[in-house]
Amino acid sequence: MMRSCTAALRTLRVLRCRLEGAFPAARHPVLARRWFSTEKVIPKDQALPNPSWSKDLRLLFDQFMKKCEDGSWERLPSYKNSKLVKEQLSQAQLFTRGYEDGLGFEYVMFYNDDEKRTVCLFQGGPYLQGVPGFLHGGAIATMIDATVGVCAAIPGGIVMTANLNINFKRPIPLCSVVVINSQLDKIEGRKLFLSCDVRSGVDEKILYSEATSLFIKLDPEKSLT
Ligand SMILES: CCCCCCCCCCCCCCCC(=O)SCCNC(=O)CCNC(=O)[C@H](O)C(C)(C)COP(=O)(O)OP(=O)(O)OC[C@H]1O[C@@H](n2cnc3c(N)ncnc32)[C@H](O)[C@@H]1OP(=O)(O)O
Repeated sequence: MMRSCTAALRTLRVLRCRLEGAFPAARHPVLARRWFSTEKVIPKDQALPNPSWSKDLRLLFDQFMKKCEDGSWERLPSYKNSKLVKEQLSQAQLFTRGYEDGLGFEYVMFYNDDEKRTVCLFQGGPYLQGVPGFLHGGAIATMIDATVGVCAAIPGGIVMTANLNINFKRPIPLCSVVVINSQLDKIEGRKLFLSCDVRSGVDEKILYSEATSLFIKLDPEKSLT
């Protein structure tokens, strides 16, 4: 009896280690509950105003919503991105959407199909600080990549960033609002070339950053690993 209990405990311990190795989230009590729960997750559209949005972000949002009325622009809901996420990773999400309201990346994107342009209205919160008082360059790069990524993915399908060049011209104050304006410049086979600039919100007077990027449409014949 004693021996079979010890063996059962050992088996349980081995199984737990294997589970934690395969799914690191299993080590985290909250994540483990979510990953292994059978509850259906209802996606929330995070590309809509919430109380953390500043007056400027709301103003720009309203202006773009007006532009959507004639159908030239379209607001992109945040949960549509989950189209690209495989079923077994249904708890995975774009990391920019993992923060509580106002602390990290607050943004909404709009797409213009005729002009092949994506505009992102972005307010970077206090958890994205680099040099005190200013946004971290990695956070800016992330939002540039996400904006040009959407601009490439809508016409191109499943694409990945192969190259991203950014010139940081002025530091972006934390919690301010910027407009990231990106466009598809050309397509050559599987290669999509895009450019983008980041300007101060509302007046667009300050040019904060400029970027160019190359996205590659994935070849279904090739493995990613
Ligand atoms: C309705 C709304 C729906 C919206 C829904 C949208 C949701 C969507 C949201 C996405 C928003 C987040 C956007 C994040 C995007 C990432 O964060 S992606 C992550 C970072 N990137 C990576 O990890 C990529 C790593 N690299 C790779 O896996 C591979 O190098 C690549 C990029 C897949 C290319 O590999 P490959 O398919 O084998 O291509 P390969 O044959 O080597 O090259 C093809 C051509 O490209 C050229 N090339 C390749 N790499 C380079 C390079 N770095 N420089 C110059 N040329 C290059 C080659 O020379 C070749 O040229 P040609 O000879 O044809 O003229």
